[in-house]
Amino acid sequence: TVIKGNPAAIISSKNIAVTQAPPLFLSDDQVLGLLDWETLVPAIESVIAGVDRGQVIQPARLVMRIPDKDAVVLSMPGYVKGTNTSQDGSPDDSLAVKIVTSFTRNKDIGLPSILATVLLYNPDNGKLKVVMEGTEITKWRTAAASVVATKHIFPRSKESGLIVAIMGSGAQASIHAKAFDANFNVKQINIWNHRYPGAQDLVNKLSSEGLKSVKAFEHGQDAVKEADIIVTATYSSVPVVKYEWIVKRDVILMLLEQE
Ligand SMILES: NC(=O)C1=CN([C@@H]2O[C@H](COP(=O)(O)OP(=O)(O)OC[C@H]3O[C@@H](n4cnc5c(N)ncnc54)[C@H](OP(=O)(O)O)[C@@H]3O)[C@@H](O)[C@H]2O)C=CC1
Ligand SMILES: O=C([O-])C1=[NH+]CCC1
Repeated sequence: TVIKGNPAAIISSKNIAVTQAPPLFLSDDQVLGLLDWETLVPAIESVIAGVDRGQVIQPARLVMRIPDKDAVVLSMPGYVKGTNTSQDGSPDDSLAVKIVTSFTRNKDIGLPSILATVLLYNPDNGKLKVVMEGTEITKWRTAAASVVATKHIFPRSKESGLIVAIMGSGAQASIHAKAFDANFNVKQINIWNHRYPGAQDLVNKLSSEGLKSVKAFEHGQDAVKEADIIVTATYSSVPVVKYEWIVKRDVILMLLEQE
């Protein structure tokens, strides 16, 4: 792939010479290179506030199930009315469609269960500007939304020494551990998975990437009993946390949807 110029500038530009060119393609690695919590968390915060202010058009997503394959395809168009002015003087509106596929058996072939593509358009004329692999941005965006929710609705989120329990050891478990570690004052992260080796593998991976005090738990009850923040990130069709396991009564529970 040849990228001429800075991808971030091309994504936000409405310059006609740029937008008349064939769409830019960004791979997941290239998108990953543009992501950081310092930019993403305020961006998600601002879009959520934009929904409240009527600056976002976001219809209910279209859900297509493929039962034979335990698969789901989600189609999610969105438009955000800009609040700032971009470099070329026009408002920084955004128009995009994200398509997510969820193939729960993908683990057997070494692919993520959730894969995504983002199509980004010129918001003034509908011309396709960028085709992005969207798996990384979807992963990060989901965890950033959990960070924003925790920041705004959990009164103790500013305290130090928080304990986070994460149920699951897949893509979302991993990115939530990183997101909470980066955005809050976390003392310990407890990981539980229905297969204990999965929890141990994730702990080893996160520890090798520099996260401190990450522990694997064999029993869900032990993982959540001291937790301040509990994240469930599994494909389980039954609850993985029981109310009576939660000892502290002022905790925040982030439930990732089960597709
Ligand atoms: N990835 C993303 O960007 C997003 C994901 N989500 C949702 O988050 C959830 C997790 O997704 P993700 O982390 O990507 O998926 P992964 O496939 O990466 O991880 C799935 C996790 O669920 C566990 N699991 C699978 N089946 C069961 C079961 N029957 N009982 C208990 N645990 C089970 C897996 O354990 P093991 O591997 O050991 O079987 C693994 O820990 C899903 O509901 C998904 O729809 C929501 C938004 C975005
Ligand atoms: O909102 C989203 O991007 C997703 N929801 C479930 C899987 C991905």
